[in-house]
Amino acid sequence: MNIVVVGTGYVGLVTGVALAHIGHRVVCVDVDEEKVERMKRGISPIYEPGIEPLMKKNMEANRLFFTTDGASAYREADVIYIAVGTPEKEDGSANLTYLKQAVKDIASSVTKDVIVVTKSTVPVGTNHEIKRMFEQLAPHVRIEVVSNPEFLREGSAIHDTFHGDRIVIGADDERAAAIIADIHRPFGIPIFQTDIRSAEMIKYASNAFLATKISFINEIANICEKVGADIEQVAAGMGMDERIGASFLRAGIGYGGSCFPKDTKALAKIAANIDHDFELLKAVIEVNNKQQRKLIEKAKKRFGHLAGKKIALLGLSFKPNTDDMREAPSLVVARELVAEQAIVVAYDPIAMNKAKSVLPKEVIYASSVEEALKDADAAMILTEWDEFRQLDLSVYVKQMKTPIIFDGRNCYALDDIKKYDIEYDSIGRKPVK
Ligand SMILES: NC(=O)C1=CN([C@@H]2O[C@H](COP(=O)(O)OP(=O)(O)OC[C@H]3O[C@@H](n4cnc5c(N)ncnc54)[C@H](O)[C@@H]3O)[C@@H](O)[C@H]2O)C=CC1
Ligand SMILES: O=C(O)[C@H]1O[C@H](OP(=O)(O)OP(=O)(O)OC[C@H]2O[C@@H](n3ccc(=O)[nH]c3=O)[C@H](O)[C@@H]2O)[C@H](O)[C@@H](O)[C@@H]1O
Repeated sequence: MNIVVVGTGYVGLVTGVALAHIGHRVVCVDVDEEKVERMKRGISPIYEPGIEPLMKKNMEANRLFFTTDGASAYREADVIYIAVGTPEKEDGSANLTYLKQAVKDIASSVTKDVIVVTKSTVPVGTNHEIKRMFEQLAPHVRIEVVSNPEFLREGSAIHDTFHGDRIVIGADDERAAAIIADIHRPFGIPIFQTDIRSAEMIKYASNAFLATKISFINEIANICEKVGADIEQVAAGMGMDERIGASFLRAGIGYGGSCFPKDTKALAKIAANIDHDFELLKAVIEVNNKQQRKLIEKAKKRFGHLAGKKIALLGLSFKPNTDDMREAPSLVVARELVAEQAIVVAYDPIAMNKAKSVLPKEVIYASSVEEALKDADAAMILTEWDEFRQLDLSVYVKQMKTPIIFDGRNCYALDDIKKYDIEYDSIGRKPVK
């Protein structure tokens, strides 16, 4: 079975590597020449724990290849996975330009029957549109279209791919569904087969539900602060109920990343297009927008104004173990701080290079936590990297002008903080003064 993966971002590269690892021959195609050159040398274009050794291993075993020559790859393919980006358009809907280009590229090259599997997150109805495009553009061959949405998380993408909860296969054609199920069977993950539209909806509904859990717990955290309850205790107590589940109840400064923000907006837009006002989801988005500004509010309340205050930003990526800056809360926080004329010194263990191209030019970068904290009036923790969680708390006292921490990710136990002369304000917990 010749498998081709189109697009080698987080999803495409991980999919290609994983499919090669379970024994398939996989060619990964990307239009980005520089990326492909690096991958050919075994260098991953994304920071993702565990990916490079797996990449190299499968390249050495002659199962994994990289190319910009899509046409040749598509000609030989039995199955083609599309994993190109579907970013947000200005109106919140999904931009299908890259996807449609990939469809045109495939249609103009294939010479034999092939199954095209859509991994990219696409609005309901898109796979049927892709099928119609193939019928028009490549009438000489039979192209079956299968929806196979992806549920991996950045930072644990390899683990998620090999230990996912389910593989969703949406297909109209039983034969195509069976082939795709066979390809994935070595993962040993439950396969859920359904129709195409339901598969497309499962992806958006899953992300929207997880985002809802986060906004819900953040609202509870905001109330906890006012009534003197502790969100960590509340979430632990709630999570023990299996119907609720313990995961995705971590209160913080809101969700970011390349998917929750765009997919929640896209689903609200899908609903609006059929005259359904998805009020709940709109509130989830609004709560998240407000939550991302939470530390700024706390700091303004504490200091009165932030002009001239030196603020250390710890953590810039939207979550730990990734260098992805897309929709990271740090973007909102840094912009606001700069607008308030604060002096912003930022540090992130991995995302600093990417951050430099997207954060305001006024931001100063430190090469260590210690350097960022040096003489700072306050620190804001935006990403719960282990480096911060495991930091000896005396470092704050030693380095800062005034050891005041606004922790947007509840990295420390209140009892540990109390052992030091630190002022600490986190999310949904009593401040320590
Ligand atoms: N990033 C994530 O954690 C997840 C993403 N998804 C979805 O998967 C899709 C891909 O997301 P990412 O991997 O983050 O995207 P990405 O933006 O990191 O990568 C997309 C890649 O596709 C390439 N590309 C674009 N047009 C092409 C073409 N015509 N031919 C060949 N290559 C082409 C680009 O050069 C780029 O390398 C999106 O729909 C996203 O919503 C789904 C689950 C998880
Ligand atoms: O469609 C996608 O792209 C992916 O989106 C998310 O994955 P990802 O964005 O990589 O990361 P998550 O671990 O879900 O975190 C997203 C954001 O939510 C925040 N979060 C997460 C969990 C939580 O309890 N609290 C919380 O604030 C994180 O800090 C982060 O900013 C989903 O978890 C994946 O299943 C999905 O495949």
